[in-house]
Amino acid sequence: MSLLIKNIELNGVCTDVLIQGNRFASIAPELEAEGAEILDATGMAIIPGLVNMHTHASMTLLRSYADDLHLHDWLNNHIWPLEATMTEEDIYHGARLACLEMIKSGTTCFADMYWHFHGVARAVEEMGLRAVLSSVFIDLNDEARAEKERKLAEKLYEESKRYSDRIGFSLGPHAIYTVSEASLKWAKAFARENGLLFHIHLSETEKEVADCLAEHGLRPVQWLEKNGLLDEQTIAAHVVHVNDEEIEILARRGVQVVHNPGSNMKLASGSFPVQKMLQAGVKLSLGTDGASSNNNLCMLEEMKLAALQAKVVHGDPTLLPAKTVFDMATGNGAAALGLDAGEIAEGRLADCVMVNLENPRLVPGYDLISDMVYSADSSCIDTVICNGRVLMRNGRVDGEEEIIAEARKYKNRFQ
Ligand SMILES: CSC[C@H]1O[C@@H](n2cnc3c(O)ncnc32)[C@H](O)[C@@H]1O
Ligand SMILES: [Zn+2]
Repeated sequence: MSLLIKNIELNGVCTDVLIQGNRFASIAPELEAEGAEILDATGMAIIPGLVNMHTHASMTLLRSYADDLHLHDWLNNHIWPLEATMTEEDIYHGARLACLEMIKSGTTCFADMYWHFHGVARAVEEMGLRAVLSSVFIDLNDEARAEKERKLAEKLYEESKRYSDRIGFSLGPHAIYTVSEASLKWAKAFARENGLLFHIHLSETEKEVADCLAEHGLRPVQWLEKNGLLDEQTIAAHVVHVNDEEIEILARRGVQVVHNPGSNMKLASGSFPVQKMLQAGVKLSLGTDGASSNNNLCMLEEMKLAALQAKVVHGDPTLLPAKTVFDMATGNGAAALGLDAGEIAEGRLADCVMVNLENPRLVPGYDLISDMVYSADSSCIDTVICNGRVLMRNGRVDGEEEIIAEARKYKNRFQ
């Protein structure tokens, strides 16, 4: 199956792009390909699909359900009691809505952490996105629960192999304050044995740091380092409260740090030390977190938030320029997930977005990357392709009304 995209702007030059199977086969002007489906892209530009490196997709069902709260109050008194009532079917409907929202805003791949793995996996499979999905691990220091969680993770890993290769599996120990030391070590060992990522919330609040210091005499990053839990296969979300020594550890260990500016600001978790992280050479990508702490899954908005927050916090408009934040939202995310994607180049996986250059937000068009970071919104996204398959064309996704109607029913159920 071939797809020939005609007359598209790539890095400011008009070209054709041939996709064969799930990869970019050829990029050159005036290509021909017998039997290929032709997509006329006059007036459009092509960019890599955005990669949302930390989210909880099904939390779309909890959007605007419990707002303006501190993290621990929000989780303990509002979110967790409601999540405890959610079934796999609920999570499927929430994840479908999330996939729809992500496709419409130019995301082709995401790293997720949520309950009921199969509910999310089924939605991703149907919607055509690429994702690395974590099986959640929370034991609250209870050995019986830990044993159950270990068995579940092993089982889900085996079962995850039934899905297409667009869907990857990772370990998802929630955080150091919800998972015991023994379970964290078990999860990391299991991840290493099986070549899997280990995805955790880390140093999100001052309370997390203070509790860790009180319990272990070490800060969270130091404590994870001491326990051998940090490496290039570790995805650490938030990472707001870290000192210079911890930043050096994260860089040295090659940890994949995910910046979540929207959630960090909404929950007032704190300000991500982006300047120090960049200077130290920490691997940085970008994520929205769930739609209950953001409250959307738009990576275009997240790029802008990251750039603006860095500038205002450090009083320096040169910080986190558009190109750096765009790379965080594309190539860096793909690399963190070990994917041969994140760039429009021959041989790479065909995950891309076609942007409508006629949209007023992109005119006059001095610099497309700046426009994508500072000006674009979902209305600029015309076409989304993942793994060589068109998921959205002319701003429309097949079946979108039904997905929205199903998800809307939760307004009554969760009230
Ligand atoms: C166990 S699945 C993931 C778990 O994480 C919760 N969650 C969502 N956002 C955050 C956050 O910013 N910090 C910590 N935990 C968060 C979510 O509700 C799920 O229960
Ligand atoms: Zn999170």
